[in-house]
Amino acid sequence: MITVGVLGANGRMGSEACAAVEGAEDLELVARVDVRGTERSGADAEVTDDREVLRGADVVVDFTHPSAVADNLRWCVDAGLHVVVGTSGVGEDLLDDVRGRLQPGQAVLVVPNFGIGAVLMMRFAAQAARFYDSVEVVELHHPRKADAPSGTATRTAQMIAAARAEAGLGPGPDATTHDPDGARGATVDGIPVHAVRMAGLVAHQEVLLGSEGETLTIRHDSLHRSSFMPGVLLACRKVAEHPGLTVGLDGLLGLD
Ligand SMILES: NC(=O)C1=CN([C@@H]2O[C@H](COP(=O)(O)OP(=O)(O)OC[C@H]3O[C@@H](n4cnc5c(N)ncnc54)[C@H](OP(=O)(O)O)[C@@H]3O)[C@@H](O)[C@H]2O)C=CC1
Ligand SMILES: O=C(O)C1=N[C@H](C(=O)O)C[C@H](O)C1
Repeated sequence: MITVGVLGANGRMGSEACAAVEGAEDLELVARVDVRGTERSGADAEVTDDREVLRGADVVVDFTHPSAVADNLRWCVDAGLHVVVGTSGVGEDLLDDVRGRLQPGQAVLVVPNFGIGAVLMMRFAAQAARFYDSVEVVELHHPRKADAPSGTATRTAQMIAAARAEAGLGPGPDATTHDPDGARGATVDGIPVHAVRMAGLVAHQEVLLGSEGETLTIRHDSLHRSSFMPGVLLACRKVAEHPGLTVGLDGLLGLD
């Protein structure tokens, strides 16, 4: 039995993750932590705002907020816990800091997207990137999302940029010289990234690739947060077998 604690347990993802862990025969949910404790969850007296309860877990899963994840992650690592980070906004500086704090045998897994299709979409995009002149990423999410661009879009752009650099390719052609309102979007590692926030959406992404006379569109849609749960459970089960810092679910899926 692997014991699991969830940070952000009252949230959209945290509550779904708690239910998924509770439904798994080989996992035991031993701690639910949320910044407001029981205030938001009402009758659910198991939720606390005290991270100390996490010390009883083998693995802690974080689904909180980009502004909270660094402090939570450092706390968990310093407590010697294995950590699965689902929260977006984990940058290179934090990854470097975490690497330096890890004890031998301790594992931290940072997963930009737990959806199997999303993992494949990122890999397909990186594979295709060297064959096209132009590549742009469009991410589309529910309007309650706190950050833009999404962690998935950032990771995708990084993977595309690395693949293009390896192939000796630079940015795509673009004659824009006047864009006072930023309509061309953000750039991540030189790759244009556009963010849409729209009621009715959950989590979606398109990678658009183009060359003279043809385009290729790679699209993934998470239509419900249940789509992330097989990946979350896999991460809880396998994280301890991957000591050190790992980014992405690829290795756990046998894709590396
Ligand atoms: N990797 C993946 O596959 C996925 C990642 N995500 C990411 O997960 C994160 C959470 O998303 P979502 O569930 O939609 O967000 P929600 O806002 O629904 O949930 C976050 C929860 O965390 C709580 N919280 C905030 N700060 C802390 C803290 N310091 N300690 C404990 N709890 C805290 C919030 O409380 P309060 O609201 O009171 O502030 C809220 O209850 C985002 O970064 C999102 O991008 C989402 C989907 C999939
Ligand atoms: O906030 C969300 O909803 C999601 N966040 C993650 C991200 O930032 O990429 C994963 C998925 O896109 C859903």
